[in-house]
Amino acid sequence: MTELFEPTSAHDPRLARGVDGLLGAFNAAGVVDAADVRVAERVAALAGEDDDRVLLAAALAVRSVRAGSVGLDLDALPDLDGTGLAWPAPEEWVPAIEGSALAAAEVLHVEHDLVYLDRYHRLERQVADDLRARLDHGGQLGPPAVDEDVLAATLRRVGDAHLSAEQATAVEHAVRHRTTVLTGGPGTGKTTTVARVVLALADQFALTHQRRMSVALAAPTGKAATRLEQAVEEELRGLGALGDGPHQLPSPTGVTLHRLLGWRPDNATRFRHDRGNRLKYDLVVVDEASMVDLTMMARLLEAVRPESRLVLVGDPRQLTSVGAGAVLSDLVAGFAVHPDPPVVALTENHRSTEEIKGLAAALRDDSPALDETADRVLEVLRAGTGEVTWIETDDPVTALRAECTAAALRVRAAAVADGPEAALAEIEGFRLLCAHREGPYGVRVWNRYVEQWLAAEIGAPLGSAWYAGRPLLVTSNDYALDVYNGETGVVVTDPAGRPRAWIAGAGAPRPFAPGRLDAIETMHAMTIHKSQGSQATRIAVLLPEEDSRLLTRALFYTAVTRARESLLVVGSEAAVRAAVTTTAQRATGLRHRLAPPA
Ligand SMILES: Nc1ncnc2c1ncn2[C@@H]1O[C@H](COP(=O)(O)OP(=O)(O)OP(=O)(O)O)[C@@H](O)[C@H]1O
Repeated sequence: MTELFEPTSAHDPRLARGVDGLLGAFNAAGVVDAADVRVAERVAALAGEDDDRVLLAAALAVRSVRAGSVGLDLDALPDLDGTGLAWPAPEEWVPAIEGSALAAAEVLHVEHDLVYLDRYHRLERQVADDLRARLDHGGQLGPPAVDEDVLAATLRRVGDAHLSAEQATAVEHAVRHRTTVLTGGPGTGKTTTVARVVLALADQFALTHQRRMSVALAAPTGKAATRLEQAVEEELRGLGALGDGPHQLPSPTGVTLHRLLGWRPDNATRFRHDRGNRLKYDLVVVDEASMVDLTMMARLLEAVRPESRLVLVGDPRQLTSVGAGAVLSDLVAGFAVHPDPPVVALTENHRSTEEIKGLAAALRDDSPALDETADRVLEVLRAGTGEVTWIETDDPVTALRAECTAAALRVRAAAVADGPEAALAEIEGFRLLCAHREGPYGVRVWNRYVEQWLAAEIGAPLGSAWYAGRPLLVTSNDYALDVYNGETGVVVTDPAGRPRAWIAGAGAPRPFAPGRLDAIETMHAMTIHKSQGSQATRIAVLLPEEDSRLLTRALFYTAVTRARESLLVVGSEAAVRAAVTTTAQRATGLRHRLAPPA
């Protein structure tokens, strides 16, 4: 649950008018807001429910979903100190919900100590059932046939110095199983391994089929899909595996999950491909799986044919999906004691520098002694010799002005003198990450600051919103323009003096007239949420105040691991401590559903 809100006045839109009883009291205290109350009232009216305590549970379940949980965790209710209210006693509340008209009408379900709305209960059960069915090899299907000689030959072919033992184990797992969950932090070689999995499976496939194996490379965002496509293509080319030959593959194509499943203009949560119209691919790879929410995972699992291979790839320690659920970390936790778990973990970082690896490792510590972990993280931050720097301050403007201005000037100079490719390369050199969108530590304010500093440095106003060197971030998919959420760009003025937005997607960057792009933002600063799946040579992380509700370990870890070569952390010790010691878990039941009964 998120914290309580404080109504600003009697007209605060979060207050529901004309509601009394428990719901009215909990609304007035800022525990549930007007939207939660209205949904609860509506479903209660339909089911003939009149128990106030059950209505409260329904409103809280709606609220929980909005905060990313799949249901209401009755063991983690918000503190009511100072509100004059008390929670209903659990020994009466739970039976009241279980025996309610809303439960009889299957609007609410109580399971695994969670109160679910029906939709999320169904989705979670479906994901667990589909995954278990896949692990059982679909019952009658049996495990996939493996030609050991061919597997050994493939492993020899791809097993050069560029394939570590743990990566080879992952390749072998993917050949022997229909479902593989490949986890690992940044730089652990997930993409490197995926390319070899594709090759190893294609070699097996060629033995029994007259056609080539069909492969879908997918990701939640367009940017991540493009990156996966490019990285796998590069690896396959390096292995001599692209082409028309008998042991070769066509160039893979990366697609968003929405596009893979067949996006429908009439329905945001249903797709063309489902249980009745399965995907035709023999292998489906999904990268950045930590960003996949419960709804999307349910749609994916129902659309993949039971006999097809599925490889989910991601880092379970990164931020969870925007939508409800924590599917990837639930898979890791739920299958931890499975006799033949689908999860294969890569642990060795082959990319980052030692200090960044050290900081990421400190943040990965699962010890329950949170304060000790915070001490260690602070120690690593303080010991930094340049790859990792910490400016301990509550005056971030002074700390960041020079560096942000220099970075913006470099992009501007490249845009003016050298053209889009050079300017885009500069954008990859430095990125300022903020936790928030709004407020003094938010992206909006910091974008404005950098623009002011840039103008001061140039000695002239930037003029148009489409000034040369303005870094851009695409914020939603535009299938018609072939421009995708998460892609970056830059404004460059063409020889006729017109501004053009150059967007870096798959292939070479492409120019667009600004008016054609509607979902676009300035990217001198970027939210940590949006930075998932991307990296920059140097990252500056601006930590918010320690009481920020966004400040969690996953957020800090995600920010830190975006850095390829060097990292600057700006914030107070209290903020670092708050981040490390806040390991907020979303309330989900999937991990319990996947774990075998004790
Ligand atoms: N076994 C290996 N030995 C040496 N270098 C490796 C090995 N595996 C991967 N690398 C290199 O490490 C870097 C990171 O690999 P890769 O991109 O596959 O990791 P990743 O886990 O997909 O990273 P991210 O998710 O952060 O993009 C690449 O430059 C890759 O060539």
